[in-house]
Amino acid sequence: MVSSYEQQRKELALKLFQISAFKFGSYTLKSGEISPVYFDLRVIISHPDVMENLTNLMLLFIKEKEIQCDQLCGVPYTALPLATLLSVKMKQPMLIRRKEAKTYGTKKLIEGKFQDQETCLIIEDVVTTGSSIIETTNDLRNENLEVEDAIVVVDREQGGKDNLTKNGIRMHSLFTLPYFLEILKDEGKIEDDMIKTIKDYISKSTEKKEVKKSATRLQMTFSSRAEIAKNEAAKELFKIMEAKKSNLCLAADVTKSDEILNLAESLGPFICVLKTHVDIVEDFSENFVNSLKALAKKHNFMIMEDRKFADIGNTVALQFSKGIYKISEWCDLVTAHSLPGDGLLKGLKEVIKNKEKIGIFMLTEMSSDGHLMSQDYSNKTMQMIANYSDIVAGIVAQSSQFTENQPELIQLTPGCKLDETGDNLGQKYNTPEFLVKEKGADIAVVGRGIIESKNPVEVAKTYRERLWNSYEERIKY
Ligand SMILES: O=c1ccn([C@@H]2O[C@H](COP(=O)(O)O)[C@@H](O)[C@H]2O)c(=O)[nH]1
Repeated sequence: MVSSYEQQRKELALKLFQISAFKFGSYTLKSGEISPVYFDLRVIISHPDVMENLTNLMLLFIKEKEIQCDQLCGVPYTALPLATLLSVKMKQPMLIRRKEAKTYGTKKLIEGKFQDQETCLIIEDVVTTGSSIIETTNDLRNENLEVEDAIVVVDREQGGKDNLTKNGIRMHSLFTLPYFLEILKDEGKIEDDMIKTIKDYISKSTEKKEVKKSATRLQMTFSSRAEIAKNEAAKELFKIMEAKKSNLCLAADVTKSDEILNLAESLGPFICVLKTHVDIVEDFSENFVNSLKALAKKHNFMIMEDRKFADIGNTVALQFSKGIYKISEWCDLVTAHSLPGDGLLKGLKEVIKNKEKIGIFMLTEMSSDGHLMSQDYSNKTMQMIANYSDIVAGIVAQSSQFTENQPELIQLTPGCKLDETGDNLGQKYNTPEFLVKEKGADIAVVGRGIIESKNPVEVAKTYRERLWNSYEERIKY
């Protein structure tokens, strides 16, 4: 079986070369990089014999590696016919991922019948960085499908496998670029000079990717971070962000409960978190929190109470669960200072242990001018958090340094405005692009920039778009 597989693989490699599925010369890739080798597997649809041989080889491979799945999904477009043939031969259903959601009818991104937690095997033609597989995986995972394996026809061996591993996907390849070079060399179909040019090119581009590897959190997708989040509320928040394509938190700093509810109703579709300061609400009532919870459910956002607890453990436990506000009964997320020491976290944990999902955001730095949170204070806050990873969802910070190697934590960054002016009470603002790309914000908090604008809905849409685009640019490698 192994020798038949090897023989078929070699014959197919030569056939792919013969039909110009890969060529040598000078080509500009999707990333803008100039490459001496170019793969164009789209040509296979004109060669049914190659399609059949390729599918058979994939089948042998799947059997050999004992890869199990409930569904198949080809990355659009070249891998679609391969996934279709495999689906027929394996008698296994397949899914199709649309590149854009439909704007009418069901607005679905994934076509086909499936159930929660079913496993989906991804099929792709060529992998360079793995970004197309990651995009497809994100959309599948957003639909509660499990993605663990991807089979690709060609791995160019330029970092794609590592990127996929970081995103929890095992990549298996039928061919690699070095394999093609070897076979063509044996058959005398490629010059030594060309082999050297290609090898030099691969090692240079791999070196570049090694340098970029350091800032892991900033390059990871929210859905891959959902997989590794240790706090349940953080896990859910990452999923909401990815599903709604929003990393905008609205600071609903208004003093009447109706005003907050109106903001929640009109801006709810565009935000991932609505942040309250419940002690500024003049007409607080149980009805108000029930209505707010209902709107959070309707529009799929989380409620954060920006309480900034800062007292001994016993007191914060009481402040969190008792009094008029009974915060722990309605918030999903809450903020706290580390100033009093970890007794505060123990106190909050006592309350949280009886709840379903609550995440704490610890303040490491503030956005206001002249705050006293020194580098040492912030570092010690991070050390404190390390022992409470089950209840801490993230940090409130102004720089990416603290969570660079902790992608399971969410960085929430206040001080965001379309123009960069401050207020006259010490608040400092940055643009959405600067906050996400330079300061490492996962979520940006916007208050007055939206609620004091003439058209809060349109302005919120602008913030959401600019923040999300910045995140998408940030994760590109
Ligand atoms: O460092 C911090 C921590 C929290 N905040 C809160 O964010 C909003 C910002 O409102 P804007 O109107 O956008 O200035 C507000 O609720 C603060 O309490 C912060 O600004 N800085």
